Amino acid sequence: MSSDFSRRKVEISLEDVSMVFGKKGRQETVLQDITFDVEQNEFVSVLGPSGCGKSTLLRLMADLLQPSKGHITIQKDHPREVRLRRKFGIVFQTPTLFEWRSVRENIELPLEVMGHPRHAYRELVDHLMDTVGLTKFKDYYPWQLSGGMQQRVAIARALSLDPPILFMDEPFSALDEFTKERLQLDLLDMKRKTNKTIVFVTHSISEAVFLSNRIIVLTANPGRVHAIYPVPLGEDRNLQTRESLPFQKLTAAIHHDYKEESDPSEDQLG
Ligand SMILES: Nc1ncnc2c1ncn2[C@@H]1O[C@H](COP(=O)(O)OP(=O)(O)OP(=O)(O)O)[C@@H](O)[C@H]1O
Repeated sequence: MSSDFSRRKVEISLEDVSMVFGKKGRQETVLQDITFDVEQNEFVSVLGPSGCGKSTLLRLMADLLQPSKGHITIQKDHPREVRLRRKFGIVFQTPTLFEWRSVRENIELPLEVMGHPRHAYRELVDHLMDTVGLTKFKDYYPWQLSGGMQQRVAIARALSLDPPILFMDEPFSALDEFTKERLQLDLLDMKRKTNKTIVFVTHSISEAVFLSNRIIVLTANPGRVHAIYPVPLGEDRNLQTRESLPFQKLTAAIHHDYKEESDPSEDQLG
């Protein structure tokens, strides 16, 4: 990551964002006064314990919820405008695939909805299936795929309109360690090749450190920004990165820092 932040462009900006759920008398402030920016081409993780409001924060950015207070802009516009221009894709924890559509047909869906003729995106979809390693399974249906393969379909679908921004909500948390590691490496590779801006929600410290350029740590009840950590790992990361001193030092520092706030167990904050 360049150290010259002055030349970098702000892609997403949150200013004093709060979120209150419920009706009068039974209100719950889930997020309070959240302020941070995400730079263009940056990989930012939002890390925090279960229930601290990570998904809510991502939903606010993606215009699936409206903040009770504060402002969010993406590319200087309201998230609604950006959503309508299809400038971001979303990947959820559980891949929401259409059971009656094959792998290819699931990935094609956003292109179909946008009214593009099928022949115009055949090659693109071939390329996306290749990118996520599913070419051999293009005619399979979701129920014939493993959880990791289903998540690959969801990622390819989110990439189909080539959005510059990707919002990912704990996309690998339901997967086994081997599949998770593979998909984390693939995600970094895709990020390097496409220069996307990625906001990634997780409750795993090591996952956040391995993937991110910066980590926003939230505390719970209500969710507030506790700390923001730059990740000094450079862009080229591989399986050995986890054994490096900078990786281990930062993982330990976040863990230690967080432990003073709450009392999380092991690596997981949740
Ligand atoms: N639509 C809603 N209406 C009312 N309360 C909600 C709504 N969505 C979320 N909440 C509440 O907001 C709080 C934060 O939920 P959220 O899912 O954002 O947390 P999280 O940090 O992503 O948790 P996890 O890591 O377990 O997924 C929870 O107490 C939840 O019950």
